[in-house]
Formats: sequence, C-alpha cells, structure tokens
Amino acid sequence: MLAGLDAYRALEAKQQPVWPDPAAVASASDTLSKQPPLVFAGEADQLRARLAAAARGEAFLLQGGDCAETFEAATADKIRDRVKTLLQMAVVLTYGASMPVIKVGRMAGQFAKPRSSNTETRDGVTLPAYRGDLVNGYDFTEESRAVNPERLIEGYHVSASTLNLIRAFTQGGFADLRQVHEWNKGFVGTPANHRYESLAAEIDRALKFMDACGVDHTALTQTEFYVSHEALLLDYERPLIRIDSRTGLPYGTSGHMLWIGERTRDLDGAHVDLLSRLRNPIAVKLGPTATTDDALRLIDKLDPDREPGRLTFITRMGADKIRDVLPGLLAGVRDSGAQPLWITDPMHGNGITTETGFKTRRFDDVMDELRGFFEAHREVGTFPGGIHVELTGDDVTECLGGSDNIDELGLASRYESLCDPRLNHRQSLELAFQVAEELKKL
Ligand SMILES: O=C[C@H](O)[C@H](O)COP(=O)(O)O
Ligand SMILES: C=C(OP(=O)(O)O)C(=O)O
Ligand SMILES: [Mn+2]
Repeated sequence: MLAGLDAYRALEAKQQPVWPDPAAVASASDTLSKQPPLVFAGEADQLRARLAAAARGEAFLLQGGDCAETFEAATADKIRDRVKTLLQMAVVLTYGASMPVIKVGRMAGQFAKPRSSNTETRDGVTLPAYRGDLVNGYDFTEESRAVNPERLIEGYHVSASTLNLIRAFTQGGFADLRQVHEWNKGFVGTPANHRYESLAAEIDRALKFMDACGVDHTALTQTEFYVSHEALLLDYERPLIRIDSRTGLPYGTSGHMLWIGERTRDLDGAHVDLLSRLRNPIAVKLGPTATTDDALRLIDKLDPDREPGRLTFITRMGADKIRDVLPGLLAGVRDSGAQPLWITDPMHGNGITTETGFKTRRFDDVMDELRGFFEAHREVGTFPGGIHVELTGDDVTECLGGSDNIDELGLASRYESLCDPRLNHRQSLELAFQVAEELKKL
C-alpha cells in the first residue's frame, strides 16, 4: 500500500507515455528531485490569495500561452512577445473593468500533451503520437517520436530559463506601466492595435496627472506574473514536489498553479489524487459532459475545506453548448455553498479540422463561447472570474477569422503550432477588448 504523495502510483494514470527503460526514468526522476525548485511555496500562496479575490468577484484572472511550448521556441524574442501580449491584454482588461487582473502564463512548463490517439499515420506510415517536448520529438521519424526520459531534465532547464526571463521582464522595468506604448511596438497596425494605442494614450495622461499631483506610483513599475501548466506527466511533477520548510506541507514546484485536464480528471485517477495533496492553487478543466455531481465530488477531493482561491474550474464547453450546460452547473455548485473560481477556456470546445488537414478554431466561435460564459454567469448570479486562452505573440495564422479575416487558404502561410491553434497577437487583443466590454456590464 503506497502512502501519501506516492499513493497515486497505485491508481490509473491516463495519458502517460510508456517508457521502454524504467531504469532511465528512475534516473531522470532522481536527477529532478535534486534540482532547486522552479517556484517558491510563498509565491504559490500569494497567487492563491489573489485567486481568492477573483472567486469573490474582486479580481479577474488572465491565463494564457501556447498549447504546447517547445524547447526550440523558448527564445528571448518569443518569450518577450508572449509576455508583452499578456501585459497588453491585462491593461485592456484592467482599464476596461477597473479591477485588478491576475496574470498567469501557460508558460515555463507547458510541455506535455494529452492526445486523442496514441499514434499518428502519415502516407501509410504509423508512428507514436507527439506528446509534447517533455516526452518525444515532433519530427515524423521513428527516432524523434521515440519517448526519451532525458527530455524530463531538459524540460526542467528550459522551464528554468524561461521563468528567469519572465521574472527579469516583469520585475526589471519592462512591465512598468509607463512602457504601455512600447509593448505595442513591433506589432502590425490593425484596428485592435489602434484601439490599444488610444487606450495607452489615456493611461499616459492619467500617469502624468498622478505625477503632477505628486502621487508615488512605484507600485506600477513591476507586476506580479505567475506561471502554470497542465500537470499531466507525473514522472515530471512528482520529483519536483518539495516540502515547504515554513509549513511542512508539499508544494508542486514546477509552476505556481497546476491544472488537471479534461481527459485526466477522473475522481479515482492518479492526477486528482496527487494534486489533492499539494498546497498550490489547483484548476480543473470541465467539458460539456461534466455534471454538477462531478463538480461537487471534485470539490470534495481537491478543496475539502472550501478554501477560497484553492480551486478554479476552467469550463470549455463549446459555443453551441455553453448556454445549455453552464447555468445548471453554476447553480448546482452555488447551491452547495462552495465558491470556486470559474473561468472560461473558449478554445478547447471549438476545435475543427479543415479539409486540408489543419486543426483550427473559428475566432467567431471563440467569441461566442466567451459571450455565452458571461451570459450564463449573469443568469445565475455568479462571478465570471477569468479567461484561459491559447495564444502567442507571434504573427501566426492558426485560428480562422479575426479582423484580418484569416481564411482556410491563409492558414497554411504561418501555421506553427505543434498541437492546437493559438490566437495570434491581434486576435488576442481583439478578444481582450471584447472581454473588457463584457466586464463593464457587470
Ligand atoms: O491541447 C489539447 C489536446 O492535447 C489536444 O486538443 C489533443 O489533440 P488531438 O485530438 O489532436 O490529439
Ligand atoms: C489539453 C488541453 O485542454 P483540455 O484538457 O481542456 O482538453 C489544453 O489546455 O491544451
Ligand atoms: Mn490545447
């Protein structure tokens, strides 16, 4: 009988690679268990406190980044542009809603992917599916698709360097609100960018006014920025758990906030068990088949003390289902007396594949699910506390539509995602403006 943090080993763990050499995994685990933590327990506590405010309706969570980060794309420019995109969206939301915005990247650890199929076939050749850089390579060769536990160590180091740069950007002057114009530079001018410029000009005027009044705004020179990922790969998450010396309690130190995906949220499964034992803020994705009973049982397991900020539900229903499914779920949970934070992922319920084989999403469907989310909360009287989006600061063509009307043919020009389609920079800003409009109605 396995106890405590290792009890999950006796339970079913879905979506795990089959490592051919258990000794190599044990050795990688051992190496990881001796590395310094990537995040500190006190930071996770601080994020939990921020999320508690959002659960009470006093703040809004913005969570976003790649579907699948890659080791190769962990470059200074790409990390900077993703951070800039999130900072710009946060400004639009903060200004629009007059509410603090909690910034959480899907960054510095989002390297493992659940897949619908274990294999992929191209031109009659079948190989193992790509499961994220933490597991195997994307190139369609036998060698690259073979799972390799040394990637666990590489993933740790890439996460460390990504997080280091994020900390430098957000603490070292780059995130100073007086840089609000700078963040827009280098992005092509579109209606959303122009709209952003006017907002930035208003913020500038407000800052100058504060300066003239002698208000000290050193608080605006730095920003809190947290990182999160799906805690999917247990051979990565388990060795990065540390016992916090202040409290004696276990924390996952691979990221501040960890979530359980739609495919691995089984109540009796390994993921729910392991994460239930950690003190981090935890999130769970809920798809259209989730019942009130599922949600309540997840609350009992993951948040038995009903601690504000501990548990976030990320709903991803699909634009055509959210208005039917979400209100009942919200009401059922509210009636139980629990107060989790509810946020929307308007991406994962809206996937389609084009005839030419691109996985994509229509920007209009994403926006429709977003509006459905706000409508459902208005109907039930609960607080729509945040958004979770797959996005990049790069000029990619992965989602259909948006102000530059990307069509099916256009997808081919800059489709770079190795997994799901992301909003590009302009689509991300457009979405933020839409959310700000919804927040003003609250
Ligand atoms: O990011 C989410 C999942 O990993 C992804 O949607 C699965 O995609 P698949 O259906 O191509 O495996
Ligand atoms: C796998 C993901 O989502 P879901 O668990 O909602 O399918 C994801 O966020 O990339
Ligand atoms: Mn995804």
